[in-house]
Amino acid sequence: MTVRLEVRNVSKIFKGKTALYPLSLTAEEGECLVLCGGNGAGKSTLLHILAGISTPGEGAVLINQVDLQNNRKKYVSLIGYMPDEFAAQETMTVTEFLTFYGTFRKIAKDRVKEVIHILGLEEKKNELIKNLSKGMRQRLLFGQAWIAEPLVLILDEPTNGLDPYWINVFIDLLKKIKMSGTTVIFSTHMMDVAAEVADKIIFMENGKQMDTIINEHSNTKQFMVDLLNRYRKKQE
Ligand SMILES: Nc1ncnc2c1ncn2[C@@H]1O[C@H](COP(=O)(O)OP(=O)(O)OP(=O)(O)O)[C@@H](O)[C@H]1O
Repeated sequence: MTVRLEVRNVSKIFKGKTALYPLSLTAEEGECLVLCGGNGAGKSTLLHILAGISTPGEGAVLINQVDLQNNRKKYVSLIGYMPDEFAAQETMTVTEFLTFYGTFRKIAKDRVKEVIHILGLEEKKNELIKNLSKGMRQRLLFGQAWIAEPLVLILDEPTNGLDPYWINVFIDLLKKIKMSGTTVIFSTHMMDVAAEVADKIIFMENGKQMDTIINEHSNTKQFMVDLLNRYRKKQE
């Protein structure tokens, strides 16, 4: 397999305080990397850099050898990014919002309808975003990131606010998305979600990459128990 995403010694300092120490990682086609770690560990800081919305102090990010700093336009066309909350566009309807994002990426004619269907938002398709529940907003935000089927999906706490039914739908969907060759990187505090879909779990703490665990997907329950134990030890 060829390397799809490459992060080389990326770091970030805010007002003299290091939020992210030099961090390197790679992800292959169809691979899923999950970032775990406590509040303030640096997960969102790293995802913001990968999404091109924050400039690293040092280091480089590449997708299929396309360097974010040297060829931003091309790089951005290869990713889909789901932020951890809605910043604006609250006065658009569900359909308008997805059409807006899809139009940039020249998606197929029926793709908006398909995404609305898969994400269970048909009943709300003409509803304003500000009137959606938290979980519905999360599904819509995910839909906007995924609508053009990018090479790399970058998701910030995607299961936050989802009910158990939709967490399971999300897990199944991510497995299919991986099978199609998309590389996925996301942050979560849900160890069971990480255990189900991650190929590698990266533990972060105080801006540092503490540990990388390979998930063999052989015994998810046992893996989760081991994971929680390791995670607790890291927290001590
Ligand atoms: N814009 C900013 N200005 C100053 N400090 C920031 C900024 N953004 C993040 N930080 C700091 O960087 C550190 C890492 O924050 P980050 O949001 O990356 O953590 P996180 O792992 O995503 O946490 P959480 O699980 O709470 O979402 C924190 O100490 C945070 O206060």
